[in-house]
Amino acid sequence: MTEHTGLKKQRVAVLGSTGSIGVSTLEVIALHPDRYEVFALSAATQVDKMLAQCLQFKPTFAVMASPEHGWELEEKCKQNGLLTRVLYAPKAIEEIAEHPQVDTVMAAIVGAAGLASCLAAARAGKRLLLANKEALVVGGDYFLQAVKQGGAKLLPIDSEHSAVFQSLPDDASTWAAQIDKIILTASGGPFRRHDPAEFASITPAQACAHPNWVMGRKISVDSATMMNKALEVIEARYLFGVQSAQIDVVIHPQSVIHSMVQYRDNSVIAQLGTPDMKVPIAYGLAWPDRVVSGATALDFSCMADMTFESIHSNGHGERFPGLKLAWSVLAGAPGSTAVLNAANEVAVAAFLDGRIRFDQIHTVNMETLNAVTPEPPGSLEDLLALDALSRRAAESVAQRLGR
Ligand SMILES: NC(=O)C1=CN([C@@H]2O[C@H](COP(=O)(O)OP(=O)(O)OC[C@H]3O[C@@H](n4cnc5c(N)ncnc54)[C@H](OP(=O)(O)O)[C@@H]3O)[C@@H](O)[C@H]2O)C=CC1
Ligand SMILES: CC(=O)[C@@H](O)[C@H](O)COP(=O)(O)O
Ligand SMILES: [Mn+2]
Repeated sequence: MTEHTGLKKQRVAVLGSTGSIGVSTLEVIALHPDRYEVFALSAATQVDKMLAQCLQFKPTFAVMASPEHGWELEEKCKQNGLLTRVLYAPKAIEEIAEHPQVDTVMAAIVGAAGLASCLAAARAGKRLLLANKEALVVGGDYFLQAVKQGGAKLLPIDSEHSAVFQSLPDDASTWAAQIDKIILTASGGPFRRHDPAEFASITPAQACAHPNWVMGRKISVDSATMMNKALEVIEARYLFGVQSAQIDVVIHPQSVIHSMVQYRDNSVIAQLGTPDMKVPIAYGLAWPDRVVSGATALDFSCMADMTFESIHSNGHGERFPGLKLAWSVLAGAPGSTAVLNAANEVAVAAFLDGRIRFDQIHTVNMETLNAVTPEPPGSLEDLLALDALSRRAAESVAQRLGR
């Protein structure tokens, strides 16, 4: 860390900087030049957006996931007189995640592609801001071990998990004795009132139109199937060390309450706010402090309703069959959460490519879980091999179903 006007400046690496979370992170950082300095950025394909970010934040390193995109960025950086060093290939993302000059890593790559860099940051003892929920769903206990061994500080960015974290006592050793349950709120997505008989004709554009949040395409489709909530139940199990039976989901269409903790005495503590990821991002960056986030404040006088629906009512069980898979994979063989994640990533990509129907996402997930028996993963290589095996199984289901 560098000393600056009495404050210790955090040097930040933003992984997935061109995505929805990456851009919001840079917006928060830009509000606090005295506290944060962008040391490194990483992206996959959006070269011009990355160039604009490099021009604004002048990072020491910029990483693109492939040589082709890296060469293009390198050339454009030179033309613009930038001193930023351009690196490429997935290994380079790990290198910046564990770089000795980095204090904080924002993990905002989408999918299991972010696992290795999360583990690198964890092992190197960074403040690890976890938006990339799939990495924890795949890595599970192995991920937590890396955090422990590296002495990293793992802070949730996912809005629900940030809300839970903000609703818990500071002393984590008291959680087990005090928590009755964690209640994750779910918006119900764009199809909360949709007739399940019409799910077959849902288009990618409809599935990506989330009622409350503007997000990347993959997580938007997950919200529409409620697989996002299934991933979040698994994420909560690992982040907060509770039993899966202690995690509940309630539908709250307004997304004002971001989640809650119910204590042994039946007192419930919740965190509220406008649906804007800059709030949890600012909290993760500044924790245990709080800083201006740039989000708009809630206006209770304009709030018409806060409503709630059971996930077991209104046909939601039939509408969102994937949600219950969270509890079944958590009860299954070690590695089952990685199988489900891989299947879902393949299924969502196939749906977005127009290769399978919306309602077939669940079929791919179920058939892949039935086809793959995981061996307990004990290393990153094991996890990547299980991920690859599950993807192959899911691809073959998707191809068979495909139009
Ligand atoms: N968006 C949100 O509000 C929320 C998101 N999250 C989680 O945060 C993560 C990011 O989501 P979101 O920002 O919406 O996603 P986006 O799709 O908007 O952004 C993904 C980012 O990851 C990069 N990327 C994609 N594939 C690879 C790869 N193989 N290797 C390296 N980088 C890659 C993209 O680069 P490029 O664009 O250059 O191709 C982009 O920078 C997800 O895990 C999501 O579940 C959690 C809570 C809320
Ligand atoms: C912003 C965020 O954290 C998303 O995960 C969001 O919660 C999606 O909303 P639903 O999955 O509840 O529709
Ligand atoms: Mn969320």
